[in-house]
Amino acid sequence: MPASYAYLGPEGTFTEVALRTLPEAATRELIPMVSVPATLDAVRSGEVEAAFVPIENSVEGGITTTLDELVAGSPLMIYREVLLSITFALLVRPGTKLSEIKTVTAHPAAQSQIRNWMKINLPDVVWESSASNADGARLVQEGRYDAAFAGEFAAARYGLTALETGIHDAENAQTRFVLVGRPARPAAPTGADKTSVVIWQRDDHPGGLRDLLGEFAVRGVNLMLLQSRPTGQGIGNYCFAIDAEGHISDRKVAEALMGLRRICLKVRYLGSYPRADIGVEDVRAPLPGTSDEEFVTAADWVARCQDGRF
Ligand SMILES: O=C(O)C(=O)Cc1ccccc1
Repeated sequence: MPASYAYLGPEGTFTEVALRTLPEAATRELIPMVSVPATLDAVRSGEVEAAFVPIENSVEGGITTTLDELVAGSPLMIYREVLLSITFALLVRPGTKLSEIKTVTAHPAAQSQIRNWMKINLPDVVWESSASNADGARLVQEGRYDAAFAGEFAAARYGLTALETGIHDAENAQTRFVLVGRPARPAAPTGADKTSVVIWQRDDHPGGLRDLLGEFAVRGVNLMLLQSRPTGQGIGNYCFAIDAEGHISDRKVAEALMGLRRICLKVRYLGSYPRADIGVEDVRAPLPGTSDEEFVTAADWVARCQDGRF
């Protein structure tokens, strides 16, 4: 197995900064890729051991390219997540003044985090999307755009200067990144874990979504993300990406997934992995009747009833 991780590049992305916070990244070769699909393709083809990509933003929501890539194609699995607080710098070629900026670029997910700042400070400037924030900085270096919103750390890498730093519309904006690999046994539960799935409904009926959510609700499983994505098979045809609190080895999570498997057309398991937002000490206590012990006791009782030993 090649000891390398692919990540959304080029060098100087927030993705690279987030990846370098993982201790295991220090022992891997880190390979920048040009796009999220290219990053995930590298792990699908076996070229790299795992891929690191942005998946969710606290201001913009899901990073749709990443979700769509995980939903389709050969199955992949999330091994780890990282949260990174994000503020942007406005990077220009040395000497450029704010009043000279006519065009600006960044990753689409950056736009919702700097929109108000742009309205006030760069009202007539043309915005164009780039493959990543560092790629925007690279394009400014090449002279294709006048300015890029990117991490301040990208300035040195691309010979640019920061006209402004700390740009953010929302306080505490965070981006969530995931380390994705090929299907494997999930890491052992830590006590503060998350489970990700994608589900496709069997048919369209009143209360269909409530039925799906009910599988979690009745077992006391809290949800952390619900994102609908079009299946591409007609207007109104959606699948749902769901993050639930807990690990697939927790009885209540396993039973919720079994419930979904019974009532859905398809369920794609995307992994169980440690939460980056809180530690074990902050995990809420299970609702009455939903602890592992209570599930086991109830299952034993049914077995005894079936056996005539009640
Ligand atoms: O990692 C980057 O630099 C990216 O381009 C992805 C991204 C986009 C917006 C906020 C954080 C990360």
